[in-house]
Amino acid sequence: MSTEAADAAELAIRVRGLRNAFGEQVVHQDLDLDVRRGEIIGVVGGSGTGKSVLMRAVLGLREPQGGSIEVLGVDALSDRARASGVIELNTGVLFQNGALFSSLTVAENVSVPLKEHYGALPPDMIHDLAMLKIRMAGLGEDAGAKLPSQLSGGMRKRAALARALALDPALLFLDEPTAGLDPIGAAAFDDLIKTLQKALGLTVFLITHDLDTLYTICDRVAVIGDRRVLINAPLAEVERFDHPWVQDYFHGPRGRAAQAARAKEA
Ligand SMILES: Nc1ncnc2c1ncn2[C@@H]1O[C@H](COP(=O)(O)OP(=O)(O)OP(=O)(O)O)[C@@H](O)[C@H]1O
Repeated sequence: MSTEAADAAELAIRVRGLRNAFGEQVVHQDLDLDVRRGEIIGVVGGSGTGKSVLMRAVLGLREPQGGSIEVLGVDALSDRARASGVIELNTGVLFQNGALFSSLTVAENVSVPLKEHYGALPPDMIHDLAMLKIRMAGLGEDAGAKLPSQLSGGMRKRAALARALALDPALLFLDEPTAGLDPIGAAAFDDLIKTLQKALGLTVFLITHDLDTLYTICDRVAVIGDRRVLINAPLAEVERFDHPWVQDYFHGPRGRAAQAARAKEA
């Protein structure tokens, strides 16, 4: 297994010995994970293996039953980290369902975290910042005044991404960002993530079932299974990993199709 420990300073996220359980059901046991600064890590695993639970624990949205989590060098489980909101200030999250406020316009949605953390700024400056993020997410100016219900699924994802980028985070968490998009929309969204990662130096924690996303934009892939991280390595190494789920996933019909598409592009 190649989760060779990078220097602690190079790590954006460092998880050790994580345990998450719901009553009798143990979701994670002795789970270790390193995410390097500036990389896009794809987090994959069968349904119910605990990808979202892991993301929520790293974000401080749920209390694990054991282990340690460091985010950007800060002990994420400490009272100090919680009280200072340092992790919240440095992370942006795109949840699986987008989770926009339906009664607010896109610009108002993107302004919510700005108002919460930089409430002293004049309203027109907050609006300008929100519009900048909306453009960065690849939406036109006119999207700002629209309600989420007036947007297509792909545009809603972009609006949610604009909100995730509102505070200029160093770390971006994406939970199945291309789910529900058609292949062309999904590829365009992948391109956008890659472009933003390069331009802004973001570290991206990306939960996905989308093999095309893994092949096109991820630097490393972490596979969750048997309650832990089975392997965390570049894709070529993960593909060769001797585990039934990994072999089925990467060498089944969909995996072969994604590999063939990649080979054609290269
Ligand atoms: N709040 C909760 N209460 C009880 N059980 C939970 C809760 N949240 C998650 N679980 C359980 O934890 C397990 C992991 O859930 P999680 O949503 O993290 O899976 P996942 O890997 O993200 O799955 P998928 O790929 O289907 O989205 C599941 O069995 C789920 O039922």
